[in-house]
Amino acid sequence: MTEALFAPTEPLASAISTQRILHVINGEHYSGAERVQDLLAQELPQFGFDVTFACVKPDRFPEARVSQSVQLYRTPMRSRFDWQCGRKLAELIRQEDFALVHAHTPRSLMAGAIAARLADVPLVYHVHSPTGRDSTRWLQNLVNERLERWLLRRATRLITVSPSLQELMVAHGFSPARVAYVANGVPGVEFISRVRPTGRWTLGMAALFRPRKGIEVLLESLALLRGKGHDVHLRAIGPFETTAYESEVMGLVEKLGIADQITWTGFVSDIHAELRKVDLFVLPSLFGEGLPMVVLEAMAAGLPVVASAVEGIPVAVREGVDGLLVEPGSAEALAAAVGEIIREDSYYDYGSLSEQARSQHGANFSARTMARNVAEVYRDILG
Ligand SMILES: CC(=O)N[C@H]1[C@@H](OP(=O)(O)OP(=O)(O)OC[C@H]2O[C@@H](n3ccc(=O)[nH]c3=O)[C@H](O)[C@@H]2O)O[C@H](CO)[C@@H](O)[C@@H]1O
Ligand SMILES: O=P([O-])([O-])O[C@@H]1[C@@H](O)[C@H](O)[C@@H](O)[C@H](O)[C@@H]1O
Repeated sequence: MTEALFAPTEPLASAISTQRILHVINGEHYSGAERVQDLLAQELPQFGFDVTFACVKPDRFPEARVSQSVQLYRTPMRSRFDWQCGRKLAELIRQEDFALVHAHTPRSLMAGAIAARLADVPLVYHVHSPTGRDSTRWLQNLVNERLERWLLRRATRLITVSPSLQELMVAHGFSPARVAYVANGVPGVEFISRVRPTGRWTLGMAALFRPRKGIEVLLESLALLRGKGHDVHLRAIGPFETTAYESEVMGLVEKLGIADQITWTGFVSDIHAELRKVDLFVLPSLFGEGLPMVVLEAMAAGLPVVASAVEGIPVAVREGVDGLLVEPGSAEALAAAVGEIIREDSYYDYGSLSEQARSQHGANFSARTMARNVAEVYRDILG
């Protein structure tokens, strides 16, 4: 990017009567961690905290975010070891009187931890996924995990998005008192009455498509379902992480002969408009999840969910109540679970699965509750 370091994209808020928090974020995508950041920026002010963003990999997030009125600094790092960025952020913290730094993902932690140390303010770190198995790039995982552990020695508090990640961080040696679990949350959506389809079923998967999301497994299960006589179509919602991976996936689609069964939407800015076209949400993740925002968004929209039982997913999706859980990596198991719900003589009542999904979201996974719990962590630190 050619923007000058620390050039604000929006004017400063006119009156600041609350405590100011600097969120140091990556920003190359608009995916799960970014959705959390975007929602916190919108919801935290009602709990007494104003958010400003420092974006160390500015790309899609600055334009795609909903929180456009929130101040955002483009502060690109030249590499993940660019400690100069942290030094400049420390200057910003002193000038603008930020009370606390909240970093997300290892690269932004590098800048955020240095900045917090130099400016002598507390550091909070949001753990969105298990860094050691966050991607299929083993070297990046290893470097990021080591970097994260080293930088976190001085973090005041860690926030994990699932109980499994809380256990992981405690197993890594962080004292339980320093590790808070705050479930992810998403806003509620206008009620749509969901009716069990009589003919074709539209399955939906939404993601930043990358290998660990396991779309290959879903493609194979689509072929299996068609082989069993089911009329199923897939809406694949979202962008691919790389064009090389996209070609690989398209090769598999060709090989399976299922191109006519799939609509690829690319990146959409209105996820709910897409979810309205879907009857059953599917997430075949292989590993490395936290608590996927897409699962919560689907539940808020009253969609039953079939997903792999990895990391935080079983905390949201209750087997047989609002969806079904499957072992990761098995096309046969995924096809069988989808078949259980869509077959004409299904044991499951579609309307009840839909209602339960919506009430599970409302009771436990709202964006407001997520923000309130993050605000509690700040208050605990700042008094
Ligand atoms: C590598 C990494 O850090 N992964 C974590 C990341 O989620 P990850 O990036 O894996 O994806 P999620 O499923 O949580 O969220 C994707 C988000 O992108 C949005 N979307 C998707 C497609 C599209 O076209 N348009 C669009 O807006 C969805 O609406 C959703 O809000 O943060 C999540 C929330 O803490 C964690 O559970 C994941 O483990
Ligand atoms: O550049 P970087 O911060 O090491 O790497 C990033 C990961 O930390 C992050 O979890 C993931 O969402 C990004 O796609 C990217 O891979």
